Amino acid sequence: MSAVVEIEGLRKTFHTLRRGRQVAVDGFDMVVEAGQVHGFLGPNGSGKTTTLRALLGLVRADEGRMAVLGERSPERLTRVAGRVGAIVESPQFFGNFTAHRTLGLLARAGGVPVARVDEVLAQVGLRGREHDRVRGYSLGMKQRLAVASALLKSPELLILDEPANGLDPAGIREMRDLMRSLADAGVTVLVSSHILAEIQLICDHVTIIARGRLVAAGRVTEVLANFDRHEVRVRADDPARAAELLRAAGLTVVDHPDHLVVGGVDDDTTVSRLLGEQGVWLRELTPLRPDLESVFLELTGTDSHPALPRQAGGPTEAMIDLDVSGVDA
Ligand SMILES: Nc1ncnc2c1ncn2[C@@H]1O[C@H](COP(=O)(O)OP(=O)(O)OP(=O)(O)O)[C@@H](O)[C@H]1O
Repeated sequence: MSAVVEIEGLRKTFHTLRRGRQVAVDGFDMVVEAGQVHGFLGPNGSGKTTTLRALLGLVRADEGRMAVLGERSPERLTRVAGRVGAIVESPQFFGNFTAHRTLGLLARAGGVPVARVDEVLAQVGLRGREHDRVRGYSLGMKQRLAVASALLKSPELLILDEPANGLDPAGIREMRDLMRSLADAGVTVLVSSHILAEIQLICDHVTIIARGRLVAAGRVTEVLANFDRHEVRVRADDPARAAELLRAAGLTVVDHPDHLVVGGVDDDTTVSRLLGEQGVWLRELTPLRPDLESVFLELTGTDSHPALPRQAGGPTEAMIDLDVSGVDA
């Protein structure tokens, strides 16, 4: 494995007339290895876009060391720019142009063989609609067109900022499948989001940022495992007696109106055996595993509750911005 993105001690402060000095990124570190589908997660305003913009040389960092595909950024970014596709600003397309024409123009401008247009249209699932005008496209189709434009140069690294933003569930599913198929084709994907349920489904690794700082990083399974309190939900025919027996056995028990949450359970059969031996019968025994969303809420301080499993709600997040315009200080 080799790192395709390295960020160390990144710091970026903005100065605005209205709000004065604003620390957007505060000594942040991140490493993305080749072949990963890496989720970059954080609440709104936590510094994700600023980090990605700094990485791509679109905003000047105050401090820190960054490298993309082994080349120092932003100083030597031009050496690897042809191997990186990025969508970090909302792409604007001419509504009167078709996707085919749009991509053809971009291919010619970028010195990419025009034959590549049909390939990327197929990759993002726009074949069959490529001769329709972009103005008639759904948001999801426009976002897939944005991804197609980023894929023209066959990048090794694809960076997508909030690619699911504004998409409906079907659009999110399409975007997820697209990212997966890109990863299967060997593209390293770095995708930022503040919606966790989807990221949990597509990313193998994750970096979590809150208030400009790194709060967790690693394999999704490892980050989740760190928050696993080995809890089970228990319903029994005699809840009071069950709670008493489980506490006496050294387990933690939290009473809820219609169930108990029992912590420190390394083996689920311990609970059924303990209760059964004393004539208390189980109605339910459900392992509670933290999901990424609950971990995220706990880590980023956007939830006062510890990381308990939650029912993943309908995905609401979405996709993409391309581009490389406007460097600000
Ligand atoms: N150009 C700018 N001028 C002033 N402040 C800025 C600028 N860009 C970002 N900020 C501030 O920096 C902080 C981090 O913003 P950033 O857009 O990086 O967060 P984010 O995690 O991408 O959020 P979101 O999910 O809402 O896009 C915010 O407080 C934001 O208001």
